[in-house]
Amino acid sequence: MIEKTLVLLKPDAVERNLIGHILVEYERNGLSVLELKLMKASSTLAEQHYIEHKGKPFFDRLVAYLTRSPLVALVLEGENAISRVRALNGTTDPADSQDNTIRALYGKSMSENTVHASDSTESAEREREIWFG
Ligand SMILES: Nc1ncnc2c1ncn2[C@@H]1O[C@H](COP(=O)(O)OP(=O)(O)OP(=O)(O)O)[C@@H](O)[C@H]1O
Repeated sequence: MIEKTLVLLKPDAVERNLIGHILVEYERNGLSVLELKLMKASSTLAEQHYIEHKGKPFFDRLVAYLTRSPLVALVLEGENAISRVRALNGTTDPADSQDNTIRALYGKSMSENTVHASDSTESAEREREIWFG
């Protein structure tokens, strides 16, 4: 099934000049960029994005991280894009992530793990609305 998924190259990716290095991983796996923008996220936007984590001990740190400098928001499209992009990204904690996943290659820590991708069709729709309206 052809799907669309919402991806963020988080601030640590942009700060370390990793935009191209990460995009090439998606593109060479047959995923196409449908929309893309560099922007600084507001706290409102970051809180909306991570609303499921509101109230957790790491929530404020998460919002501060996502808003501290520009990030890249994009929509990727391809066959089974949602699960394939999650697999390319790797596990939440880069230390546990399989070799050659984006988080294993570039992730700094559990709190600064460089990329985000939607985890379901519902999340993809919700997140596309948040970032691209
Ligand atoms: N126990 C934790 N301690 C610190 N940060 C955490 C913890 N759990 C999650 N996070 C942070 O919150 C983000 C969202 O957590 P989630 O469980 O949705 O993981 P994910 O789906 O792999 O990540 P993302 O939503 O960013 O793609 C993670 O990317 C991580 O940076």
